[in-house]
Amino acid sequence: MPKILIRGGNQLYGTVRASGAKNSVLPILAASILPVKGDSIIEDVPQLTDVQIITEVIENLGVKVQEIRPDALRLNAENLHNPKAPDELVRKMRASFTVLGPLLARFGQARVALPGGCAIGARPVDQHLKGLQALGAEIEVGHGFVDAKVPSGGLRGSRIYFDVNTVGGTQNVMMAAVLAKGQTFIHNAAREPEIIDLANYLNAMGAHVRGAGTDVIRIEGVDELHGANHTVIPDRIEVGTFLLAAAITNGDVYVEGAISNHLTPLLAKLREAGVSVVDDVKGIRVQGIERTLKPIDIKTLPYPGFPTDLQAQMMAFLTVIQGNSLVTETVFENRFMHVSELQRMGAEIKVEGRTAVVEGVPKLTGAVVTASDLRAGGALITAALAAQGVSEIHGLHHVDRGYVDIVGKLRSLGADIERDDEINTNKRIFQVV
Ligand SMILES: CC(=O)N[C@H]1[C@@H](OP(=O)(O)OP(=O)(O)OC[C@H]2O[C@@H](n3ccc(=O)[nH]c3=O)[C@H](O)[C@@H]2O)O[C@H](CO)[C@@H](O)[C@@H]1O
Ligand SMILES: C=C(OP(=O)(O)O)C(=O)O
Repeated sequence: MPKILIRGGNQLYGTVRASGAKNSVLPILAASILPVKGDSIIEDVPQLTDVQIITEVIENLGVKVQEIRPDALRLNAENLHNPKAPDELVRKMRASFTVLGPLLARFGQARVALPGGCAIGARPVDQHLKGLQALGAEIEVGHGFVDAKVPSGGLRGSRIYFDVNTVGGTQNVMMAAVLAKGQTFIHNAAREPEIIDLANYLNAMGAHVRGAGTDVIRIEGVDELHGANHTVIPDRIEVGTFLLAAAITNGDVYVEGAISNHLTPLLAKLREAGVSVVDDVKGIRVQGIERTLKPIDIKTLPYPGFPTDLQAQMMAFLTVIQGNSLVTETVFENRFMHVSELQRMGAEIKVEGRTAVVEGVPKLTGAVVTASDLRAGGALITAALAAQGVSEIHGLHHVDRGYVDIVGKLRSLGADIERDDEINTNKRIFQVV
């Protein structure tokens, strides 16, 4: 089995560039189904297995995808022909469920497999379906599939109130509402930067989406969309992982391209712990200093709260700060799978319900550990960079979903890290046409 080997203890130094955001590019590639004419060019596409999967999904539906550079794709949906998303691919990756909204808008019908849960929680899609039904879609759920169709007359703008703050649900409804007749108001909408990025791409294609980034999104439907050029925002979770890796090794790392406004809660919490963080218009720097760090409490929340996708990596950092820190997870019901692996490395953590009590230890020790999900992988790598001795990290298929060449990037910062499989992490995942 492939694994990453890390000999901990090196302080990280230097500059690393942020990749495009996984959680932005996935819905953006789903949205590329929408335009009836013209090419879209999407820049800063991260080379990730999740991106490969969504690319295969949209190609299967009839979108023509060409790689024009390793991180840029040209997309054309003029010959879209298939309203049924391939279920083996949808099952592989939850985010492919966001093709449901655009497929409905473009075809008037869609069949998409239910994405199911994953290691971090049950992750239902009831709010996605409620939102699409409010726009007039008739939806049947059965045998593991969602079958949806639009009655004659098409989708109609509506007022939608989400009972749960949902990123994917907000995206699915936005992508359907842009082609609905009349106005749609999405109340209690998700406010993540990735929602704004999607709105910007939709608007560049001719849509009228206003209020993205606030909790009420207003959409005026248009008759059709055209292709457009768009550059994906930097990945705030990758950035956060590098900042935490710098902090845990007491290193000095500048993450180029990082947008500090997207990471306000992380930067505030790092500063509260005593870490020196400097941000400017081009990036964010964590600067190692001789200072005893303080324990802190964090609670995950929808944006602009502390991101659940950085909870595990933050916990790894807290394991070596003397005193007790509390980590409360409120977004997903089962996102503490990394705890037992961090314990293997010598961390002292007790889980009580949705809160983990982390009692800092002077040193972690290298161990053989397995990532149960993507950010658990980020946490184990973060911990291993500071641990005494060698750690062996398994479960790399999770890591490859969301971190572009993490081994190469950390090595460039001075980490003693290698990957022992045949995979060339820089390999091109798209066909050059
Ligand atoms: C590809 C992508 O962008 N993934 C992100 C997205 O996932 P995703 O869009 O799946 O997450 P949601 O925001 O929808 O989920 C938030 C919470 O709402 C619940 N829920 C969601 C939808 C629904 O119909 N019913 C319901 O109860 C979920 O189970 C979860 O407890 O946002 C999460 C929360 O920031 C992040 O961790 C993921 O990295
Ligand atoms: C949970 C995550 O992603 P997904 O929603 O794609 O599973 C993540 O990026 O941490």
